[in-house]
Amino acid sequence: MSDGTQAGSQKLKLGALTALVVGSMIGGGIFSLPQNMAAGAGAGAIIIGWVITFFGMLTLAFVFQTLAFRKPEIEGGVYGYARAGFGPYVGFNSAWGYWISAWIGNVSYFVVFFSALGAFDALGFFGDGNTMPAVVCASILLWALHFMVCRGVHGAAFINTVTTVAKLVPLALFIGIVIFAFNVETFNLGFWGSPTLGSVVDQVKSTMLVTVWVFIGIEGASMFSGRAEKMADVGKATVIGFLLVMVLLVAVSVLSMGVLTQPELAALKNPSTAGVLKAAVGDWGAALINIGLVISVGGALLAWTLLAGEAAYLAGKDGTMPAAFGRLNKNGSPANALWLTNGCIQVFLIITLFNSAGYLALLSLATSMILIPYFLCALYALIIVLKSDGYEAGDSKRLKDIVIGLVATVYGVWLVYAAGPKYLFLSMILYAVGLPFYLWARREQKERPFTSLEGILAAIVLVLGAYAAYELGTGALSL
Ligand SMILES: NC(=[NH2+])NCCC[C@H](N)C(=O)O
Repeated sequence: MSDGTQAGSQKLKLGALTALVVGSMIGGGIFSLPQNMAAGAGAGAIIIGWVITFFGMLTLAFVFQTLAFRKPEIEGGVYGYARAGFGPYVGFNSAWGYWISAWIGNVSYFVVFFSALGAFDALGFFGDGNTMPAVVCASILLWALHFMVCRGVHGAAFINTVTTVAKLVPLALFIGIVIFAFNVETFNLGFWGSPTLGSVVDQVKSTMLVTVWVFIGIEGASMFSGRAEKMADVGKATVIGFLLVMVLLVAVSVLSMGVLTQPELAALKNPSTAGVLKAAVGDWGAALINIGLVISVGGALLAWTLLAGEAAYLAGKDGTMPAAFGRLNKNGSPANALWLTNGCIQVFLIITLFNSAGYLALLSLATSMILIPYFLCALYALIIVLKSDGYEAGDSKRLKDIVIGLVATVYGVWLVYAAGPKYLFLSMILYAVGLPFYLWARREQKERPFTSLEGILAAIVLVLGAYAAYELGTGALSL
């Protein structure tokens, strides 16, 4: 973290950076993957979905690598690039969207965390993680974490390395066991799905939000590029982390389809890896996974509390967001940013209670919020290489970078399309709410709020947001 806040001031080496990437990517997503993927797709479509994701995410990882290398002076990771490329209003929205995605993701973590603990409570207090007792306990955990982080978590990078290793153990066991339980006939049954699932393209589309969700965090090393010992390590850590996580994800989702059939998987309670392992080895398998999830999500909750705080803090510090968020307390923690972040989580936890919004709805919203920031990074990488900005004349890497930027940009567009309009539309409400914060920041900077193009963009966001809010109010739209 910049300024040596929170995690002390030692510089991060390759190992720690890789742990950061892997640690922020592996949270709750992978543990629910079998159900989430099978909910709308058969094995064939799931494999196609992973192939698309492999190329798309690999190029996105390369985009972060290229940007770290070509634009080392840009701080703030994801939103810093959007701002450099597309001006302050778009930059603000990228920071805002990223930040909201980070904390809504944490709301989903709380839900799935208590859903996993629910497996051990015989009275069913925690249910699917959004019952009254679950929300009360989640709130207590939230504020405990808040005060811990506000006091300054020195050695957070170290804690992260430990939890990252700890969460790999149950996953490795899962894969090892499921390989033995794998049954080719089960796998082949309904390979191309059933009529209820629709066409193969529809099935593939249905998997796209989930595949992005499980890769969120791939930008983890970029976010902390200011603290890396060597800039080249940021890119290396991103690509190593990507490959490692990719193998785990594909193994977990594809192997599960050889243990239970698609309709059986689709009906599992999340974390669904527990149900798969239970089918393979009995009750202890489910217990193992539920414990693994609690450790994994616990670690990821800490990592994402720091990331969300860091995102708002960096944006506040450079004037993209109001300066108040850029202030550190005496322990070197961005206390204001953390209060705002965790306050928002608290409000959303209460909303999940009344809306009974489950894990899947929350992660879909969190993922939709990050699509635009990711897309803007890809587009920016494409633009700088096309303009030869940051490249020497005759740089032999240019052609490669053009292809990477192009594929990543196309992937970004495809994701927005595949994710479907619903969550994107809902996310406009949250982008519209950001407007006053933007105006506040511009005022502090004594800058004109908008160019005319930015003004038009803001108006569109406002209209769409208001309309979505209206539909949400009438019940025409729900989480
Ligand atoms: N709290 C968050 N914003 N988490 C986003 C990262 C999600 C992570 N890839 C997972 O599968 O769990």
